[in-house]
Amino acid sequence: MSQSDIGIYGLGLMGSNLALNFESHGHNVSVSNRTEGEGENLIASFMKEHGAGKRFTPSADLKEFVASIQKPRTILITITSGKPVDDFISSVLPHLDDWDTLVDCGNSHFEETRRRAASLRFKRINYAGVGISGGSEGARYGPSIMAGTTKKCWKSLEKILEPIAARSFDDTPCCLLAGSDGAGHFVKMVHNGIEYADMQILAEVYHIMRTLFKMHPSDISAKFRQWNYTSLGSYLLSISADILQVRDDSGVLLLDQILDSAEQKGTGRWTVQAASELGIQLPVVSASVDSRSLSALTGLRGRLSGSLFGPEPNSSSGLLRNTENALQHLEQAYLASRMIAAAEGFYLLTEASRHYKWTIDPSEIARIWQGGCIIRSELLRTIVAAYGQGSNFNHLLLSPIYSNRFRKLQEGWRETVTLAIKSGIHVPAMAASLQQYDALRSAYLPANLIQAQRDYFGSHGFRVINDPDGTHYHSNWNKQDLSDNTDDEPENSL
Ligand SMILES: NC(=O)C1=CN([C@@H]2O[C@H](COP(=O)(O)OP(=O)(O)OC[C@H]3O[C@@H](n4cnc5c(N)ncnc54)[C@H](OP(=O)(O)O)[C@@H]3O)[C@@H](O)[C@H]2O)C=CC1
Ligand SMILES: O=C(CO)[C@H](O)[C@H](O)COP(=O)(O)O
Repeated sequence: MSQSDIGIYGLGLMGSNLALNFESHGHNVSVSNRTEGEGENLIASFMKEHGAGKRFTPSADLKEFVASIQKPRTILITITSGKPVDDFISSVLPHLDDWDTLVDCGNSHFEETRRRAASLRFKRINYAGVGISGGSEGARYGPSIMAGTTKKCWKSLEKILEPIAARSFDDTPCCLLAGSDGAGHFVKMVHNGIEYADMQILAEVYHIMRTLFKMHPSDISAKFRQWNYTSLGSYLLSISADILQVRDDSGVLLLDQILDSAEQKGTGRWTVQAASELGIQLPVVSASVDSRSLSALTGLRGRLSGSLFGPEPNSSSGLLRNTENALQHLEQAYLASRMIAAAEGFYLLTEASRHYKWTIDPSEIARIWQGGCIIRSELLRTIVAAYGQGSNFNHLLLSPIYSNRFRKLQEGWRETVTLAIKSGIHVPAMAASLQQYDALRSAYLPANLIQAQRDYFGSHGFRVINDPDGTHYHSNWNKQDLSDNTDDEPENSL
């Protein structure tokens, strides 16, 4: 067989499906995987399952693998992020030639990608950090692709990545260059942050339906399917409708047998950390990351569940007067909360692009997230429309197309959060989104008291309303005679 035009190292879930995707687009693909360790030999099993009559060249030996790819080489790395990627780069480097290209398609931290790109440039190797979203199905039939590399490297990479990508609503490829070095992995990380939020909000919707509205799982599934034909539609909603119908061999709902403890690989937490480094808060994503951590406290929750006082979710408590009405409110709360989560993610992208001198165009990000990826949804159509009106804003809430939708969503959103809180149901993402909305529409927040406290105990100074960008003032707070004000003890102390 002639030399391959692409190499894929790592034949796990993503690598094997990407290999099949490339092959079905006419590429000769060299495939490899580590063979040491006790695990199954992925090369052998991949070839056994998919190799017959296909243009794959398998190699267990790294030198042989590299030699089987035509120069200048393009090698996709589809392995576990972190140290494995550094180890692979060190071991493949001696076999590469000048300006071969390594493409890290895993969920690497964007700072690691920046470091690798910088160090490989000195070794005359092109490096691209490419976020791939869509799970196994996306990898096989069309993922959403977010790249970070040089414009020159992108010219050749684009030709091979664009054809295998998903298509957005306007039938353009869901594939773009987000900027240099770590930009692609940053965008993928924020995608995952929004993914965490979308999943948490939907879990809260399900929780309210199940525990308070006492809806049967198949009715919840039917409701989700109905919503999926509306502006609420999304991939995550559709798979959740499926999940609510899957039964095991004995006929029991599989979902009811799954431990209520969510795991996480780190991209959600990284999103919050990266935002925090830039002084940006992501309340809905943070609440969603925290919720996963909190869900893992199964032992503590189990012990406290019978002893801490509070309301029990109860449809006959009097709080829930009309379930049909409450369902309509929930629908509004679901959309409003997701809109705030998306807005905070896009705001982070805009600010990070400025900070890191990338070229992230939020409207383009919204476009390529319309297909292939886990957060693909009807909402992205609204976001594309909002940016289409002129991107002269850094926060989606500054777009009338976006912000006007909250008028109609208000009542249901507030009613739902209030109902959940009064009923003792944990809705951190919905509550955080509403709180964020209220904070952003508040010209005044009580941070003046915080500034006064900081100055009182630490002489940190404060700025004044009449000169907001000016001098810091300091007051000798405890030098005043306050005795008149402190005489009275409150009548009822808690
Ligand atoms: N699963 C998903 O939905 C998505 C995953 N990703 C990212 O893609 C990457 C691959 O994920 P996925 O395919 O799901 O993972 P899998 O667990 O299915 O596969 C992991 C791959 O990494 C290899 N690997 C692990 N450790 C090492 C090491 N120390 N040295 C060399 N190879 C190693 C494995 O080889 P071996 O079998 O020999 O251990 C295997 O080929 C990850 O970064 C992941 O975060 C991105 C988007 C979606
Ligand atoms: O990148 C992905 C989807 O876009 C991966 O599936 C990722 O593993 C999901 O994150 P986590 O494991 O933390 O839930």
